[in-house]
Amino acid sequence: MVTGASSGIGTALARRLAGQGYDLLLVARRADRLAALATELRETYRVGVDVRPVDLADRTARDALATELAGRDIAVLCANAGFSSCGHLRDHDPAQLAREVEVNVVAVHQLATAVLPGMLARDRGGILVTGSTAGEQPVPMAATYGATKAFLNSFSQALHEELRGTGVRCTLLAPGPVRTELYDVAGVPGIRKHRWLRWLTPDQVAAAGLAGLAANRREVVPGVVAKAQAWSGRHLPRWLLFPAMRRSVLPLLVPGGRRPEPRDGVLS
Ligand SMILES: NC(=O)C1=CN([C@@H]2O[C@H](COP(=O)(O)OP(=O)(O)OC[C@H]3O[C@@H](n4cnc5c(N)ncnc54)[C@H](OP(=O)(O)O)[C@@H]3O)[C@@H](O)[C@H]2O)C=CC1
Ligand SMILES: N[C@@H](C=O)C(=O)O
Repeated sequence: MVTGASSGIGTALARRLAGQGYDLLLVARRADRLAALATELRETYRVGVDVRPVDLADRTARDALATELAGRDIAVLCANAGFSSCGHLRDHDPAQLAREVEVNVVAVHQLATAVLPGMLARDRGGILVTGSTAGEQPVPMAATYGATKAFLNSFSQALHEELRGTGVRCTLLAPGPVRTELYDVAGVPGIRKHRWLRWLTPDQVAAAGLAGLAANRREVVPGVVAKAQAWSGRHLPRWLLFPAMRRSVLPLLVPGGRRPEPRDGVLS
């Protein structure tokens, strides 16, 4: 099962799992994209593919999906769907920020806890959680996103440790910059032209994540930039880290390509 399968890393995860012969259950909101991917995977890999067009921010729809999952033999859950708000917290619709928490945190938690009892009863299964290097530190201009990813990074590594000695595994996939639609949704598409961020492709990240899960690794941080982000996020004192971010990445997180205002305390 792959959430966020209609785009980016989720599509790449689905293609790789289908290539390994898994039947798939694909989840996202955009039914047309899920249907097209399902057709492609059935024809290319001869696997069974079901789609569930579900808004993971919708509690009722999510409950129904979790109930279905609890009753099925799920071999691998890729809890991958997510999105980011970028820009000042004060400029965002609080309802949309709440949806970000629902999708990035509550849905992952609910789906993981739904599949876990069955996996443990069968003593086999894998959960791959797409967190982020953004979860290794507070992220000004993406405050809600960074906090949601901090939850996932913590939760998945703790679960990995709890599952030691069982046939069930959990791996954190914590990417850095990946060339996907995430930045369009966040309103900062221009960030992708900055080549110094050494953008990985969704397939590189999916391959690393699935290899890490197969090897029962606690975490996978693919690529040199992600490793640098994770290291600095964990180890640099905030008085050193935040000024460095002000000079590098924070101006790229201003939606609409606006230049930061001169009196913007976070950016100048
Ligand atoms: N791109 C990057 O640099 C990084 C990405 N990540 C994480 O990777 C994961 C995948 O993102 P990525 O592939 O980059 O971005 P994309 O925007 O390409 O894909 C996001 C996926 O999440 C799905 N999604 C978003 N909101 C909902 C919702 N309410 N209900 C159901 N599905 C939803 C989207 O489907 P739909 O719109 O059809 O619902 C889409 O399939 C995310 O968790 C992201 O935080 C982590 C680190 C870096
Ligand atoms: N890791 C972040 C980018 O580098 C993200 O989650 O978008």
